[in-house]
Amino acid sequence: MTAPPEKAFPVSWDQFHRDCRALTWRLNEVGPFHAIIAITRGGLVPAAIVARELGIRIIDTVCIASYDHTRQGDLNVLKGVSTEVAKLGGGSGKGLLIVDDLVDTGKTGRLVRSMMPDAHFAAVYAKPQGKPLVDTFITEVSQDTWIHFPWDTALSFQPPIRP
Ligand SMILES: O=P(O)(O)OC[C@H]1O[C@H](OP(=O)(O)OP(=O)(O)O)[C@H](O)[C@@H]1O
Ligand SMILES: Nc1nc2[nH]cnc2c(=O)[nH]1
Ligand SMILES: [Mg+2]
Repeated sequence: MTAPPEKAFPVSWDQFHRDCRALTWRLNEVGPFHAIIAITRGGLVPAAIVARELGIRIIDTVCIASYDHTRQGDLNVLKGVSTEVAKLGGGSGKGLLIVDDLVDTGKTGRLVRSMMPDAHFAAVYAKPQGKPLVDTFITEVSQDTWIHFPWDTALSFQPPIRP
C-alpha cells in the first residue's frame, strides 16, 4: 500500500464478536473441518471464537508479519503449519480451515493458500483486492479504508464534526 488509507472503520469488541459469530454460521454450512489454522496475530482472535462455536479443538498457527502499522513490507513467514496438522489436511489442506481477521491486498492470503491450496480460507473482513482470495467473509470495506480492531484501540475524545 502506498498512501495511508483515508477512511477509518472502527470495530468494537461487541461488533467483532457478532461478526465472528455470523462468519461461523456460514462456515457451519461448509464444514466439518479437522482443524483451524490461525494466521497470526490478527487471526488468533476470530480463530478462538470460531473454534468455540464449531467445537474444534485442534488449532495451529501460520505466523506471518508484513505490516509496520499501515505500510506493508516483505512477507516474513516466521512459522509454517505443523507436520501433524499438515497430515490432517492430506498435504493439500483439504478439510482444514484457515482464519484471518481481514484480507487487504491479498498478499498474505495468497501465500497461505499456496501452502494449503485445498483449505477453506475465511476472513471476517475483506477489501476488494483481497476478496478473490477468500472463500468466506462477512463484511466488505473499500480499499481506501483502514480497519481499526478493538485490540489496537482505546476509547478517546472525538472533536465534533462541525468545529
Ligand atoms: O491482505 P494483506 O494486504 O496481506 O493484509 C492482510 C494481513 O495484514 C494483517 O496482518 P499483519 O501482517 O499486519 O500482522 P498482524 O496480524 O500480526 O497484525 C492482517 O491481520 C492480515 O493478516
Ligand atoms: N488493523 C488493520 N491491519 C491491516 N493490515 C492490512 N490492512 C489492515 C487494516 O485495514 N487494518
Ligand atoms: Mg495478520
